[in-house]
Amino acid sequence: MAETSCPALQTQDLDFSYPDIDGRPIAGIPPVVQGMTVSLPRGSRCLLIGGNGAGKTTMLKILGGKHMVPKSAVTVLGQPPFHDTDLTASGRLSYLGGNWDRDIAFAGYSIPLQGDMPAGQMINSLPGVDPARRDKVLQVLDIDLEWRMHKVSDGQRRRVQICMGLLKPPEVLLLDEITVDLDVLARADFLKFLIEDCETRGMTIIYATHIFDGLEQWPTHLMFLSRGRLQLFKTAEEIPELAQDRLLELVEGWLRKDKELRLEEQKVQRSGKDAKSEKPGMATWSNGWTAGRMTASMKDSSNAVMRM
Ligand SMILES: Nc1ncnc2c1ncn2[C@@H]1O[C@H](COP(=O)(O)OP(=O)(O)OP(=O)(O)O)[C@@H](O)[C@H]1O
Repeated sequence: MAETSCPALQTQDLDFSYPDIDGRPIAGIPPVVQGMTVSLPRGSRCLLIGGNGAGKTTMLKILGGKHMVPKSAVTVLGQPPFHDTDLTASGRLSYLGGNWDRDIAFAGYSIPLQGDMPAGQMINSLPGVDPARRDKVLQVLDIDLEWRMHKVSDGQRRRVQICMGLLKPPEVLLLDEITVDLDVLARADFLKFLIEDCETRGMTIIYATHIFDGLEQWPTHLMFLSRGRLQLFKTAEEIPELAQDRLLELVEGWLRKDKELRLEEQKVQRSGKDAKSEKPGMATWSNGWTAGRMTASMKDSSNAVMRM
C-alpha cells in the first residue's frame, strides 16, 4: 500500500531512450529524457511546457506507466507506475492523451470505423463509478449520452475521452494536449472543474499544452523541458509573469532562447569544436542553462518584453 505522505510524483536521475528494432537504445542519439530529477507534491497543478519534440509526451507516458524504466527512477503515489499495474487499473493514475481516431489506418488506406456505439453505452459500461461523480463530469463536459461515437465531431469525441478518464476520480491525472479540440467554454469549464477536484480531493495534475490563453491563474507549478532536460521547475509564486498575465510572452521568450541555443550548438558541432565532448552537443547546452534552475542568460530572456 502506498504511503500518503509521499509526493504525488517523483523521478530520480531518469534517463529514457526509445529502443531501436533490436530493443536496444539507438546508438549515437542522446536519451529523449535525460537526468530528470523532480518531485511534485500532492494537490499540485503543474503546467508542462516545451517546444515540439522537447519530450513532454515521452515524460507523461513514463509517468503514466506506459514505458518501462527502472523501478527506482520513477514513483507515482509511492509506486513504480510501469510495474504496479494496479495504479492505472484502479483509475488512481490516469493518462489522457493521443487521439481517439474514427478511422483505422490499414495498408495505406483509412477505413471508417463501422461500430455504432452511443456515448452513454461507453460511459455506463465502466464498473464501480459513483453516479454523483458521473453526473458531475457529464454536466461539466456537456455530453449528450445519445451521441453516436462514429458520427461525433473531434471536440465531442474528445469530451467523451476526457469523461472516461475522469469517471473514477484519479489521484494523479496526466493531460497531454487534451484540450486542443475543446471550444472555449468547454475548456474553461473543464479547467475550472480540475481546480475544484485538486482542491477538494488533493488530486495532482501535470498538463502539457501549447495553448496558454487564460492559464495564468491555473497552475501551482511550472515545468519547462528542452530536449528531454528539465530546464526549470518552479512554483507559481516564483514566476511574477503569472500575476502579470504574461504567460504566453514568458513561454515565447523561453522557446526563442531554446532555439537560439540549439542553433548555436549545431554551429559548434558542425565546426567540430566540441569533438572532444563525450556527449556530443551537451557542452554548449549545459553552459547556457542549468537543469532545474535558470542561469542569468535565461532569466534575462524570460523577463524581456517581446518585441514582434
Ligand atoms: N516512438 C518513438 N520512437 C523513437 N523516437 C521517438 C518516439 N516518439 C517520440 N520520439 C522522439 O522523442 C523526442 C520527444 O518526443 P515527444 O513526443 O516526447 O515530444 P513532445 O514534447 O511531446 O512534442 P510535441 O509538442 O510535438 O508533441 C522527439 O525527438 C521524437 O522524435
